[in-house]
Amino acid sequence: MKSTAVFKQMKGRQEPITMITAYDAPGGKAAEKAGMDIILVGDSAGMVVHGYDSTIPVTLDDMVMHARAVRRGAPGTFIVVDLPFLTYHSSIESTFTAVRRLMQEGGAQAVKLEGGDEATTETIARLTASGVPVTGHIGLTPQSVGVLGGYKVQGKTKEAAQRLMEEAQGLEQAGAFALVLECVPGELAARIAMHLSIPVIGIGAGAGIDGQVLVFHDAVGWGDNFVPSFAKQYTNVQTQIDEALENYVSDVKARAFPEDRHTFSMDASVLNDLGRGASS
Ligand SMILES: Nc1nc(=O)c2c([nH]1)NC[C@@H]1CN(c3ccc(C(=O)N[C@@H](CCC(=O)O)C(=O)O)cc3)CN21
Ligand SMILES: CC(C)C(=O)C(=O)O
Ligand SMILES: [Mg+2]
Repeated sequence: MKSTAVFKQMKGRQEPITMITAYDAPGGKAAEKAGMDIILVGDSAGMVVHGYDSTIPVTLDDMVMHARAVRRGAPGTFIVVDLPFLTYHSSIESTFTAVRRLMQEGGAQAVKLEGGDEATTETIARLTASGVPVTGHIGLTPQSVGVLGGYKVQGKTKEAAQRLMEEAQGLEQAGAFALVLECVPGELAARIAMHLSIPVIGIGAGAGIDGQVLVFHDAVGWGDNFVPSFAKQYTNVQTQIDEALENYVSDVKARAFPEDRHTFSMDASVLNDLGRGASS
């Protein structure tokens, strides 16, 4: 399994870091098989798996369950798990409890927290000082969708861009081992990555950074959800699923399934005995 030190070395030798989300054992297994550097058990689970229209309803119990499943499927891959909405804001004690559960019960190597404000940066400093590897996440932070007013590109004005650069630096100083940058102009993301010694992993942040992350369901075209313009669909499994289920329905209606090869049988003698027994 790779380590936080390896990710920093990869940045040093300009080897791109690959990350994808996963929410269950088969997803984790597929990611590990493909040689993914890092798996993110993202709270995007709320949207692509649970059918919510934001990540706000996702609970700590949900994330623990997803993490455990992914860990079983990907025993040898570095796993980062999202701390869900409002589980790292009310007190440092409750933050530690949430992190402990994700690492001890979920099997996470690291956690990810959204935000680069002073309070979140201080929380990250406390966690890293206690031995918790932390990934930061700034730019579009979906848990703040209500305040941001929608899922929009961030850092387009001079003030917003400067704030993101300062937040990124603050997170590095707080001890974060990596930073996710979501939905920011490519030029700004590249500049942030250049000024940091920790790897910057982007989603909708262009190619000029240290790594990329995609949501599993976007990458494989699973589900009828909206797919952000920055995502690349490498295949479309939904059309295959739709076709398969339509064929199943029509097979059963036409009595074309199950066939003999899908059906168990028993010895004729047993059947004969059974017949006599039942009739006598
Ligand atoms: N399926 C999925 N993919 C994701 O990448 C993703 C999630 N869900 N859920 C959690 C967050 C939310 N994300 C989102 C969701 C929507 C947009 C979006 O509507 N983007 C517009 C650009 C808006 C603008 O122009 O300002 C787009 O066209 O991509 C972006 C990121 C990224 N994350
Ligand atoms: C989009 C990524 C970075 C994420 O936080 C998630 O999948 O929840
Ligand atoms: Mg997330």
